[in-house]
Amino acid sequence: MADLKLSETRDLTRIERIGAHSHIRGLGLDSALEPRAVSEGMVGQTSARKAAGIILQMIKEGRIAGRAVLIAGQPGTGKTAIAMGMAKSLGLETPFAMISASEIFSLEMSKTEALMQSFRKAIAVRIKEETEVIEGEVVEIQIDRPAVAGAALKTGKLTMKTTEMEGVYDLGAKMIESLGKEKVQSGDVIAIDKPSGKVTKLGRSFSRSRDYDAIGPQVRFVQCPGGELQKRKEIVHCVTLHEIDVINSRTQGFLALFTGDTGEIRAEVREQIDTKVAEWREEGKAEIVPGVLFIDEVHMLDIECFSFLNRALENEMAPILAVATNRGITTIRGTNYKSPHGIPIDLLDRLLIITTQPYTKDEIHKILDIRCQEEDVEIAEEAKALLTHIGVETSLRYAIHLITAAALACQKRKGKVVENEDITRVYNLFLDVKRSTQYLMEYQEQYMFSEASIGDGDEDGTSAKLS
Ligand SMILES: Nc1ncnc2c1ncn2[C@@H]1O[C@H](COP(=O)(O)OP(=O)(O)OP(=O)(O)O)[C@@H](O)[C@H]1O
Repeated sequence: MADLKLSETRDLTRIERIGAHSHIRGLGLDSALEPRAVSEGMVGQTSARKAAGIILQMIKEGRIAGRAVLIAGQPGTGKTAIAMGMAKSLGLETPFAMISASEIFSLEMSKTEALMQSFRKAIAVRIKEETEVIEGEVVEIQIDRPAVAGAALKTGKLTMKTTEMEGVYDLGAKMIESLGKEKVQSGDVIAIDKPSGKVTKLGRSFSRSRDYDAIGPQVRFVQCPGGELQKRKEIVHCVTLHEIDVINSRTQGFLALFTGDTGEIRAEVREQIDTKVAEWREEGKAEIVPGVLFIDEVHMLDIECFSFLNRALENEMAPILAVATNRGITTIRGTNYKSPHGIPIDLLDRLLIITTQPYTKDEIHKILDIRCQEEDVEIAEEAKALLTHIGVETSLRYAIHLITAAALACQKRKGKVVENEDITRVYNLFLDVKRSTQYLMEYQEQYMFSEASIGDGDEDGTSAKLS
């Protein structure tokens, strides 16, 4: 374990559950952290967004590692949306791990191991490394054609220059392939990482900006570098502690990062990694970037998990913990005790609590409007008003679900714009919670294990009228 293996692999589970919140692009705050009424896909919920913004600022300043936030509110009031907004505002360098509390219960690993892995997904290590690079403007790439096609490996020469010098390098088959892949041509400014041979195109040299009539909008012009062609450069890698754990756990290997099949990671592996990271920090080679671990439906955790969280938050390298729940006063799992949100009081006491409020009709209308745009559904004003009314009477989530279904109904009748008739059609096809409960109350004796006393009911439950 003298040299820990590192990889730049990004965690794939990050994009999980993004569908429902794909319209959220941030918290919609201005530079003074004041929430704009509608911005970055976010509507209303201003005080909760403002509070989340302050937490975010603290995270960015690295001030509240090891603290925890609870987002509490009724179902569908945007708790997960706010967490997504926080994630989007943090940027790629700060890790954001998101799980639903029920995900930690599996036969493959213990609950606390699953929680530990989630914690370590939310802490990144920024490692600085010095490496040799060749950086300059490409003057010429000359590839020798072998006499007989395919007879020998290709070779060639690469001429590069800086503002002060010019150099010629021999090219092997691998380098020729890398240059081809990056579509490098003369006039490009490139950097070649010497140990790995990785080629990076930095842009086109300003001196060539008039060479072409048509240059695509993506072309970036850069100055021809000065100084030596070959120089030492500092490169920064950002990896999560979990990624380092998995790569260094002998039984797993880094492919497990893609399959998610990491199994349990031995405590000794983690200890060695922590010691090594501490050494790197002391030598100034690495720094810790505490991110955010978001646990949705936190009431699903049990008393052992809560006690683990209490302890884990005290660790020096702990991330910010954000949890969300829609439960009121309820039993703490694994005990017979009741507590607010099903969270033990001692943990609750450590949490900064943000509450979300139910939406007004206008806010629901605006959210539905944004969702229609996001799902690329054209909808008539009248139909949108009907959908808003349904949202107010049932729930925001149910109304959001009807958008795609209504668009399909519209397509089926070869329409272009969703009208009232499409909304009514899908409203009658799919029940919301209220109507479904009503239906159950009426026909419960025909279901298995019904807890209601069996009375005289209609034999054929399917004959119910849903409209
Ligand atoms: N303020 C908002 N602005 C824009 N979209 C929102 C807002 N609030 C909620 N939404 C959207 O409404 C839907 C439901 O919200 P969300 O899932 O965040 O609710 P929740 O409070 O987490 O609910 P639950 O308690 O049931 O988990 C999502 O698609 C979400 O993106």
